[in-house]
Amino acid sequence: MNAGEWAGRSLGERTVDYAERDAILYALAVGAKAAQLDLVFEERLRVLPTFALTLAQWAPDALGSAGAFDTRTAVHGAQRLEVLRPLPRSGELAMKARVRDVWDKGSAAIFDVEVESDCFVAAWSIYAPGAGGFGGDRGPSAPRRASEPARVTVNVPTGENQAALYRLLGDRHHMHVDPVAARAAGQPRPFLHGLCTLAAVLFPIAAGAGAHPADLRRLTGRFAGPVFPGDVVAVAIHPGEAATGFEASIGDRPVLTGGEVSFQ
Ligand SMILES: C/C=C/C(=O)SCCNC(=O)CCNC(=O)[C@H](O)C(C)(C)COP(=O)(O)OP(=O)(O)OC[C@H]1O[C@@H](n2cnc3c(N)ncnc32)[C@H](O)[C@@H]1OP(=O)(O)O
Repeated sequence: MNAGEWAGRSLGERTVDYAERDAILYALAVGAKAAQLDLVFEERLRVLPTFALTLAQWAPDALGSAGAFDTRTAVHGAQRLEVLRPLPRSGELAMKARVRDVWDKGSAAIFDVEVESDCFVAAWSIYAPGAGGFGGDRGPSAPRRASEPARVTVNVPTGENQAALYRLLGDRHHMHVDPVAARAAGQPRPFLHGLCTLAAVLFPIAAGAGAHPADLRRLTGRFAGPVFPGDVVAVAIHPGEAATGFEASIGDRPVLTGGEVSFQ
């Protein structure tokens, strides 16, 4: 079966439950501070909307397990999230997923996996080297560059243990913890989950927009290069009318491009 034949396939439905403790651990794993009581203290808890993406990780994982791509070398290429309503502090979340599109980049295929629930709609772009060349459409190219100039650049430090901690929330791909698996994916050492980096950079962006990070409404971004635990990520923020644009780099190496976020 070639990669293009996965387009349109259902990945089924799943109900995932979680406790307040999981939402708090998630907030800490992506960089919430102990002083942010409404993210880390059950008496005041607001759940970060990006936590939903860890609950929905089963969907791209199901596609990999079904044999659509080589899970040792495929990486998370890009992410979209639209928040429809706040996540409850704990409970169950029913989701359904499908392969929305498969793009043929020649040397790679990109699988767009869409997950829907009452609380959010999200899409993962999985970049799968070696799975292209099936004669399909090339699909979208590079993301739009921010139209407004960067007003501020903020450094976001990542922690040496951040990937080891974040993986416990749901994404257990070995490349984030095992040096042998990281090398098989083409990297010199374990690298951070793209969704962890994306959630971490939202804190200064929300602060700059005068918003609470739990008030996230829409988010999109492309993972342009690996982030290694301990790296300091420089986030360039471009405030705009309807949305805030952003990109991030480590030195002169881009790691997040085409970022766009809006809050309620
Ligand atoms: C299971 C894993 C979970 C994770 O969380 S992994 C951690 C997070 N992800 C990462 O760290 C990945 C970081 N990104 C990269 O290392 C690179 O970035 C890629 C390996 C994904 C791609 O790099 P290259 O092979 O050099 O791509 P190109 O030759 O510049 O572009 C080939 C075509 O692919 C499109 N493309 C490139 N990068 C991405 C991306 N990240 N997401 C979606 N599409 C991408 C381009 O536009 C272009 O296509 P067009 O020629 O038609 O324009």
